[in-house]
Amino acid sequence: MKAIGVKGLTKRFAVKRKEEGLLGSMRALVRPRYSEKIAVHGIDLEVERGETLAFLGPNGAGKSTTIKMLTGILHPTDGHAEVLGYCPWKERSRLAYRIGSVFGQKSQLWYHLPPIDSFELMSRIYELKRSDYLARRKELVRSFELEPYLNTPVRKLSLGERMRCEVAAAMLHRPQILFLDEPTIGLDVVVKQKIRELILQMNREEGTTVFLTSHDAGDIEQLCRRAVVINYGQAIFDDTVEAMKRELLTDKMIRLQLLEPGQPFRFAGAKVLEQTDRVLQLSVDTKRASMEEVLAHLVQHYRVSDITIEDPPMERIITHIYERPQEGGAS
Ligand SMILES: Nc1ncnc2c1ncn2[C@@H]1O[C@H](COP(=O)(O)OP(=O)(O)OP(=O)(O)O)[C@@H](O)[C@H]1O
Repeated sequence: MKAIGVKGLTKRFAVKRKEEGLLGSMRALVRPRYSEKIAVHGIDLEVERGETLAFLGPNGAGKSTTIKMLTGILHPTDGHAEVLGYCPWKERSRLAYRIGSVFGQKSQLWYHLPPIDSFELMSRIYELKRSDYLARRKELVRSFELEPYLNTPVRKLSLGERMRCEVAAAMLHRPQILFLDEPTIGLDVVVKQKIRELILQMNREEGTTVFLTSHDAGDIEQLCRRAVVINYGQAIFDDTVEAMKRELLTDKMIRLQLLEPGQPFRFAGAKVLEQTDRVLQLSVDTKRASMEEVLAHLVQHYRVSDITIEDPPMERIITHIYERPQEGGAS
């Protein structure tokens, strides 16, 4: 069943043109001139219920603008979207009962209130049955380990503590879709990991659809099965995260721990990244050299105590997608 359907979704902003000099500034005050900025350029997208989607793109690609349209915060200039059967910008309040959102850069909790008061207010806003709310709150407080912070005003919490409360708050009303815009930005690895686990658990146990934007490779790899990459407001890649890695990740890294110094390494299709008496690190272009042959060559010519094979980091793959020549698509 479809969770999100988007057709030709477009957002153009009118941006005031800055005119030079004092006279220009005064003229702009009286008669401002505008130019057009295309933030989202006719996106088509379908997301099934229960999917975990990474919505990726470089800075300014139009990710947040798309999320804002899908959650009803912004009206599009053109195009159509349906989220759980609702038109987000026309039926925003009805949709709000069924979706949750987390904006890593912006708190949704009341800044001067402790999280427990925000939860309480939200339970009223979402008209939750008292017993359901209390049971859900108990479950989230336990999973996110929120007990020590529940009664501290949000302004006094650390970023990691606050973000755990933010995600818990977004889950309070058991939303069918979670929109996550950079949910782990600025967090340490332990908190990141915790948040990812809980989001995944919710996807697994409650079938929650996850729509994520993130620049964090770990978020993408651990949370999402599908990746859509947009650039200049248009989708330029749509496949599984696995396929994205397989297709674009044609080089592998091999790191050898050596028992004794070896000869200088040479093999067509493999590049030395580091070679010392005890370490040999290589990057293998698997389109030019088979891993089997490279490994056979290594064990034949070197005395190896340990070997690790790794994929390059996700950032490299995404950068690679942005840098691929595109057909059209410019703002
Ligand atoms: N209110 C606005 N008025 C004018 N231009 C805007 C407005 N909001 C966004 N834009 C522009 O639209 C483009 C897309 O912005 P958006 O915030 O959607 O990008 P993003 O992909 O989320 O980027 P980032 O990864 O940096 O968060 C940018 O060029 C931005 O400057």
